[in-house]
Amino acid sequence: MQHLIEKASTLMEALPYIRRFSGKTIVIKYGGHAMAEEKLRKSFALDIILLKYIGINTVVVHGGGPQINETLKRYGIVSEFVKGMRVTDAETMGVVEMVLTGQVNREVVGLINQHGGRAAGLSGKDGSLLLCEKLLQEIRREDGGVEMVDIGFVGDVVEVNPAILQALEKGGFIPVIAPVGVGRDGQSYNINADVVAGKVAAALGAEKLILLTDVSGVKDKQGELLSSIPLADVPELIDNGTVTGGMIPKVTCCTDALAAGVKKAHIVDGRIEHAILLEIFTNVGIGTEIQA
Ligand SMILES: Nc1ncnc2c1ncn2[C@@H]1O[C@H](COP(=O)(O)OP(=O)(O)O)[C@@H](O)[C@H]1O
Ligand SMILES: CC(=O)N[C@@H](CCC(=O)OP(=O)(O)O)C(=O)O
Repeated sequence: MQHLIEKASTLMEALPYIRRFSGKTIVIKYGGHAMAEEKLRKSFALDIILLKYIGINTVVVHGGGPQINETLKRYGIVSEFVKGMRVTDAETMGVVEMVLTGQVNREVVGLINQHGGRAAGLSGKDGSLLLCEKLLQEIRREDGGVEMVDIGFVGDVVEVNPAILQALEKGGFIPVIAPVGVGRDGQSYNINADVVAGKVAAALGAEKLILLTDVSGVKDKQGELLSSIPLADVPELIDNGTVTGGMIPKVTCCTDALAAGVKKAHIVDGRIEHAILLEIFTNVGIGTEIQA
């Protein structure tokens, strides 16, 4: 009986959120680290399917950094990152595209479909979804000057063509996007998956962007969770070294998405079962919200 009362009160709490988000778009970034455990994979798939059932236009963007690292290591290719972006030469690009589109994308689509969903996989090349130019990464030198560094075939998304996503939505499918883009000349580009999620959310006018990761959220220098960060504070958190490495593209893509009209952006602990449902349908929310 207690169990039923708890279930009913959870449902009562969720109802206003179900009404609010039904018919709206939510973009979810599924991080490479959050894919590691069987029970988390299952809870992710069930959450995504439930969102779709209640009428939310659900779009998934997946990462795969750890899986790329593993394959590069097997091939004896050394890889390094500049401000959270993988330096990507032609050989690395071949491995990145193979792992993201040929392996991880298939696994995520399979996972959702195996649990009863209707997912369809694509990359930024399909329907020219993610049109890219070469990204030049801005680096602050020790003398305080700024330098633009060429980090290879890393894409700066200059155009999002969401028609293919709208076609999938019409057919009742859940799009699952691999973060590989295409240049006007057909060149493949490696794009950080958080950046893709932010760009897609902006292009679709999403209600919410959720980035699942392997930590509880953004932490301050003492390691305490920051449950909300005003958008204006983000540059300072990067400049003073509070936010580093893979967290840099996450916070910047949230600020860019909010500036482009996305209503809410969250960085959430993907190691918690049903993290997505907790974030969307409860009053507490979890992780860090970047506030517009
Ligand atoms: N201020 C910060 N708060 C939390 N994590 C941070 C912070 N600065 C850097 N990080 C690092 O960012 C990592 C998350 O980025 P990344 O490894 O790219 O995750 P994912 O694979 O989920 O995309 C964390 O594991 C942590 O090591
Ligand atoms: C340019 C760049 O860094 N691209 C990423 C793409 C995958 C990714 O973003 O995966 P996670 O979200 O799991 O980290 C990479 O090569 O690792």
